[in-house]
Amino acid sequence: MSGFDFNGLTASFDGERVIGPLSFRINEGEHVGLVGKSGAGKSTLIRLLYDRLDSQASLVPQGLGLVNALPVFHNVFMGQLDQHGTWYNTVTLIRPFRRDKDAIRALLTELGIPEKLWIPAAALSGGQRQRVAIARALYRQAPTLLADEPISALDGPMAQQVMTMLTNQFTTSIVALHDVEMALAHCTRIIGIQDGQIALDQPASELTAADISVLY
Ligand SMILES: Nc1ncnc2c1ncn2[C@@H]1O[C@H](COP(=O)(O)OP(=O)(O)OP(=O)(O)O)[C@@H](O)[C@H]1O
Repeated sequence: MSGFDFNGLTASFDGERVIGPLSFRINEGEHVGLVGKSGAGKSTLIRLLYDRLDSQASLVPQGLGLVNALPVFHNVFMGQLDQHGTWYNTVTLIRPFRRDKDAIRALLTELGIPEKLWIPAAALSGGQRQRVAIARALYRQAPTLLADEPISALDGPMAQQVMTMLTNQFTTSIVALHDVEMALAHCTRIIGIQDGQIALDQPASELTAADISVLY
């Protein structure tokens, strides 16, 4: 089975090691929940993995990376920017094509914000902004997802729905989650990070929330 082998992952800030060295394998088809307390190194690890996977992955960064001045449509369209030529992207900036409008409107409908299609990202709430970043990742249609706390600003039912959408669409995913119950419900494998090292790595089906609480 194909997948990804990560070897010798390290990260340091100001000469201080905050990650690794870490080596592990992610198999195709796995949905990995990355858990651990604040400052453990989850965001840094997600960034390292994204660098290694290059354009093979869709990314939902913690900061979301939206362009405030642009409407929601264009922020979502950015997920496919590198899949089109300059001419197509320039025309889309001024007069988007129907097929893209229809596809992005359908995604926003699933995410409960279809009426925001032409609203600038600056005018959205935190939860709406998070859903736009999720739509951008889904629109990219990469086989692999890397996401850093993608549901932190969503209410219970929407958070559940988004996790279901993400695990249904992406063949493989690695998602940093502070909600341990959500990780157990939607992921197949849990990797626990403590002080930049892997302190736990087990199938979700073999774990309870209490098993994970030792990391906190
Ligand atoms: N740009 C930076 N400069 C200096 N130190 C940093 C920087 N980014 C992260 N760190 C440090 O690296 C360590 C890991 O941070 P990271 O953001 O990866 O943790 P995290 O597990 O994602 O935390 P959280 O759950 O709060 O987002 C922390 O000690 C943090 O202070």
